[in-house]
This record gives sequence, structure tokens and C-alpha cells, in this order.
Amino acid sequence: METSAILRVAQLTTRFHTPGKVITAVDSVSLEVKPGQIVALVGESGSGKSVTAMSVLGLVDPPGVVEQGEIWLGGVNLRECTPRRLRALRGSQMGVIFQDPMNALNPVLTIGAQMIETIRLHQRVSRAEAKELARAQLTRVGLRDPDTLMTQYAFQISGGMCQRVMIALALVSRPRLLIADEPTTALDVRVQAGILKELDRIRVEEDIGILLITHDWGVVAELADEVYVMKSGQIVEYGNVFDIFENPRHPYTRELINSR
Ligand SMILES: Nc1ncnc2c1ncn2[C@@H]1O[C@H](COP(=O)(O)OP(=O)(O)OP(=O)(O)O)[C@@H](O)[C@H]1O
Ligand code: NI
Repeated sequence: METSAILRVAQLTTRFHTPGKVITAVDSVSLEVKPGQIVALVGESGSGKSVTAMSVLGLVDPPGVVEQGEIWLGGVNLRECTPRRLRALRGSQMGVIFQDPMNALNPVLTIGAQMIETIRLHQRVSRAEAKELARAQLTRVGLRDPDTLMTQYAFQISGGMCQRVMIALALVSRPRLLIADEPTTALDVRVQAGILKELDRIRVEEDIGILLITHDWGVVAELADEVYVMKSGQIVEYGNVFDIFENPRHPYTRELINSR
């Protein structure tokens, strides 16, 4: 039997209504992520990858509007959810990590305070229990000495550690889907590899589906199961990672692979 998708996007169209013109950032995009899969969304800058992710997350702000299509998170129709319900789902069933971990963390709270706050926002636990959970989470993403780490502020730790904290935060509520938008672009190459290995391990161990946005074909080759290639808001090619590398059909894909 086919495993059913944890994320299913069909014919999604998102436009920005700017003064004087309408920009179709996402143009009839369809894609699927199954549990335990890493699905890469690749394409040049401005092709619509982040807007696709933001549309799924319900985070497109005016003048952007999700105008058409379906977005299903398991059995939940996200396009019919209220903003309040979407916010709840973002903290529970779908996690997200972005490119710039330093700025994503709150500079005036310790790592521990942020972890505990996030945990208590979504789970009815005492402070002590939340602290214990935070410690377990940090250990789970490969951070040693979580006790010291929890007393520190974002500016006191490295970019790589920040991103691991972000991953820990995103995974606190054991989501079934993780959206990672260029999660390692801001980090140096060696640190990148560690973070990517962590994501790979987590998806296997926890059967999480990951939508990985990147323009790094090395990362795609290393991690992805399925690949969607995006250009000017549209999916121009889709296939499993071996087929995409062995036999790219679209000239744009060939160009992208060759230019890496
Ligand atoms: N706030 C906005 N207002 C108007 N247009 C926007 C806005 N945000 C995005 N767009 C449009 O959507 C297009 C797609 O942007 P998006 O951020 O999804 O690209 P991307 O593929 O993620 O690029 P990158 O690799 O640089 O992150 C842009 O080219 C731009 O025209
Ligand atoms: Ni982007």
C-alpha cells in the first residue's frame, strides 16, 4: 500500500497585489511529502520556493494572497483553517526552521527560557517538567551540556548551535512535518554538514516528513529522496533524486545542475 502524504499541495497559486501590478509568485504548484521523506524544493533565487513554504504555513502577509489550490496536512484542510487554528498547528503538527537562526531566537531571553516558554505554550506541563523536556530536546539534536546552554543567550553561542536550538524548538511538539527553508545557508560548510546529518537522522528516527528548500545541489544529492524543481513560480520538473541527476529532462534542471 502507498503511504499517504503528510503534506499534499495541489494547484496552489499565491499572488502579490502590489501597486500597479500583480505578481504570481506561486503558480499552480502541486507537491507531496510523505512521512520519513526529505523532499527538496530547488530553484534559482526568486523562483517562489519561500512563498510556497509560507503559503503552506499560513504566513503569507498582505499584499500576498493564497488564491487557489488545496493544502492538506494529513487529513486537515489548511485552507479552511482559521488563523488561530493555523497558529496552533504551526506549534504542534508542523515545525519550521529558517535561514537565519541568530535572528530567529529572542535576544533577551536565555535559550532555556525560550525552550521552556515554547514548550509550555503547547503542552500543559509544569516549569520543572518543561525544563526537563527542554534538556531532552537539546540533547536530541546533538547539543552537549544542555544545562550550561540553557543559561546562555543567542549571541553567546555559535550559528551552528543556534540552528540546532531552532531545530530543537521546531521539534518540541513532535510535528509530523518540518519545513526547512535554506536551514544551513548562513552557516559555514563544516557546520552545515553536521546540521544536515542531524535532519537526516531525525527524519529516519521519528518518521518526520521534511520539505527542504535549498539551492545547493550537493545538499539535494546527499539528503533528498524526491526533488521538485521550481522556476518562475511553477514546478518544471519532479522526480526521485536519482532520476533527476541521471536524467534531467527539463533544460532548466540541466542548467541548474551544471552550474553548481
Ligand atoms: N512581499 C512581497 N511583495 C511582492 N512580491 C513578493 C513579496 N515576496 C515575494 N514576492 C515575489 O515572489 C517571488 C518569489 O519569492 P520567493 O521568496 O519565494 O523566492 P525564493 O525562490 O525563495 O528565492 P530565494 O532563493 O532568493 O530565497 C519573488 O520573485 C517576488 O517577485
Ligand atoms: Ni527563499
